[in-house]
Amino acid sequence: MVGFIVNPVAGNGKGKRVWERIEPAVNGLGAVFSVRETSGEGDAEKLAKELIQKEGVNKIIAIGGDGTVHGVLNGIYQSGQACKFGLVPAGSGNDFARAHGIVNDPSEAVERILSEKAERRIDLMLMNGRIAANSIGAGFDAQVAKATDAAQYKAWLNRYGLGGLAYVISVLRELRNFKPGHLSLQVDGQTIDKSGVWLVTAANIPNYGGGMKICPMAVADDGLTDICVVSNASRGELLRAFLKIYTGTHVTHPKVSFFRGSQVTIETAVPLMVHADGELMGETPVQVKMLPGQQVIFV
Ligand SMILES: Nc1ncnc2c1ncn2[C@@H]1O[C@H](COP(=O)(O)OP(=O)(O)OP(=O)(O)O)[C@@H](O)[C@H]1O
Repeated sequence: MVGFIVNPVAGNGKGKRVWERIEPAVNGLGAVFSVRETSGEGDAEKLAKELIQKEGVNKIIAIGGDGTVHGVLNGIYQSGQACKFGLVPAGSGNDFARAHGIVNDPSEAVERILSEKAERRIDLMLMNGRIAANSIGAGFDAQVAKATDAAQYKAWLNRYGLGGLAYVISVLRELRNFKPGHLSLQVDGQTIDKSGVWLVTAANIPNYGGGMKICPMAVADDGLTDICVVSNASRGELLRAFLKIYTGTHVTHPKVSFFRGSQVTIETAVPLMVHADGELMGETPVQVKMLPGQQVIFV
């Protein structure tokens, strides 16, 4: 049985519009399905778990952005049961969709999922008991995620289909406020100490923040997370490195280092804000463990 989880406010109302557009076609297929609309924080997760445990759903199709993907995958994980996952992209950043080559056209996306055109088994990241599908970041990027969430300009830009630009504006604003600090990073038993750290990101896919290629070499089914650390950079250097993130050419920047592993601990001298898939998740310290091949997704 198929379950749809619709986030009506994703992409500032795109979630609702996309569902209204595809609903007649889904109805026309004559398949049995359940639909749930999210009403706020934590709801996608709760609804996914309920659909699986109470209604016997074994395929969930989310209509929303990365926050909705994050919620639904956590619900599937908590259900303790196998449930395949498909996404009809309707968010602002849509990084999960971009990384996995999920088509943008809603009708085509839903048709591909329902006909089980192609599937892929991907790794997930487990952080302090929760799942992340895209990335987990501490420091500047979490601060940016928080600012973007609260921003008026996100709604305005979404109206013009420029949701990704909201993150750029937040970066420029937060650059002035953030204070870099000390990081102790453990990657598969190896300890790396760095001072003046702006951000540390453990990624399962190359992109975040609406297309920034923070870890261009990240592969979602290699059982490993790619870690990017930006440290000891002046604000000007950070900005220059940041501009290169869109093409992934920051990898050769002297203030940027990369690591790769399956078990990671992030500890900082001063607690830093943490995000998982762009959703705020408290503060450091955090432990990240890869769950290889944990989830089947439709692409
Ligand atoms: N009915 C609702 N009203 C208000 N907020 C909601 C509702 N349903 C879900 N949410 C919130 O929506 C957020 C997730 O939105 P989502 O990430 O899917 O879209 P987005 O932010 O536009 O896109 P992206 O993450 O791809 O940039 C969650 O933080 C959740 O709490």
